[in-house]
Amino acid sequence: MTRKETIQFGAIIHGVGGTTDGWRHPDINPAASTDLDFYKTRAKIAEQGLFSFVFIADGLFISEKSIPHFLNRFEPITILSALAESTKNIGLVGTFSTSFTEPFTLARQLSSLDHISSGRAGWNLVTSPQEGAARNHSKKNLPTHSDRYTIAAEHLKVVRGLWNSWEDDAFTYNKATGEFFNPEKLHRLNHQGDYFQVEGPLNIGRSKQGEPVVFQAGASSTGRDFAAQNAEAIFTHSDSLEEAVEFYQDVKTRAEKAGRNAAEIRIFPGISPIVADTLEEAEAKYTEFANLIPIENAVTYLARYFDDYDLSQFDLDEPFPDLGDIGKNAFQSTTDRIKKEAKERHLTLRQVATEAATPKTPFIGTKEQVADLIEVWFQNEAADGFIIASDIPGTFETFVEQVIPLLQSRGLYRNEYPATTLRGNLGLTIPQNKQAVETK
Ligand SMILES: Cc1cc2nc3c(=O)[nH]c(=O)nc-3n(C[C@H](O)[C@H](O)[C@H](O)COP(=O)(O)O)c2cc1C
Repeated sequence: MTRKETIQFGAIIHGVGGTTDGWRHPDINPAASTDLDFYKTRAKIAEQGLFSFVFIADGLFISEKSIPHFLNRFEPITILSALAESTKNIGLVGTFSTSFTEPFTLARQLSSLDHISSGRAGWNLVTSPQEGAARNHSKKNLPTHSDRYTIAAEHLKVVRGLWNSWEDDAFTYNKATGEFFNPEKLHRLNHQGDYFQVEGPLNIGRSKQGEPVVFQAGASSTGRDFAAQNAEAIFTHSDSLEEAVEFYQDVKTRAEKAGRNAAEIRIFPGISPIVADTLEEAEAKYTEFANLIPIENAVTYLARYFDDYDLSQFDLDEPFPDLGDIGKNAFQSTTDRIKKEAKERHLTLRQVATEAATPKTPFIGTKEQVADLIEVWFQNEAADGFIIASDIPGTFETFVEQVIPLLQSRGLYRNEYPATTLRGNLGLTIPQNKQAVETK
């Protein structure tokens, strides 16, 4: 099978990275997570590689057990606004929670970013998995996993409604008559729901791409339904081709069932490719990096998914302990996956912690080997593209310098940006202004 569309890439910019001890690598700046130049440089390299977007993950709670990047990092809208100024074509996607933001404020912030960047903003919608986030937002408890998705659906409906407060030609700016806007093209939302009551209108109009692109990350059955019904792009995690194909097909089937055109949803597994002149060299880079992480820290990292449960009480070399429902209200899809893998593959706690703290990517080897695997995943509809995370120094640059030209030469990747907006570069259409349509 040959697909007619081409592969898309996004780049997660993650400061010192997603591990407990990567910051100790001699070539990593330990202050990278709050270093504007680090973010600018990464975004520029991604833009040279014609990536569709940069991606900022985020969280709303830390403790002494959090990984270094989480302890001291930028808030997404702020860093993306700065990157809007230092880049030209690349999309700017930030993670924001529907459990702990006001739809009015978030709609404004994202819309402002969309205007500042001339149509390049995206929202990675998350429901927030950490109990402590509630305590940082004047709430006693995190809503339950299913309630979080119910809240998310209403939140998103309000945000999208607010984004359509103004029709595209509403601002007439007629100096002669004194008409600044045409009142018939202004739409007040008047939303009265279970969780939000929002009158509107929003105090900013639609952007060049209509509205920011909505991404979603969350992979439980409820999360998949939510994505299928609402998301335009999905950030996911898959360990194998089979798992990725299953996710891709499942979400696209759910989308069709929900009455959507599944071809308009882009699915992006996150991968961390390691490219070198030989497979052995690439393996050595991985091993050098993995060896930075003491097993105690790997166990602490793993515990994060289980509400920071004290896993150090268990023997490292015994079979992975039965943790019951611990973590079920937090990272549900992730804890389910970890428990399933541990059981099926008879893994010990040491093995599970090591794999979680430094997952070994299948995208490792020469540029040809990595490009081949990317091609296989793409052609088998395991992915529409990939979000590249590169914690190991130099791996991002090597990927852009070596793998991108190879994919171009195979006709699998673009030679220039097809558009100036994120929506355009993802091949997504500009949504109609639903509020305008409904009142006509
Ligand atoms: C690939 C992936 C990336 C995620 N990134 C974030 C993030 O940056 N910030 C966040 O608060 N939650 C993030 N999440 C958590 C989800 O938004 C969600 O709260 C959690 O996975 C529980 O939902 P689920 O069981 O449906 O997956 C991510 C989840 C996945 C699977």
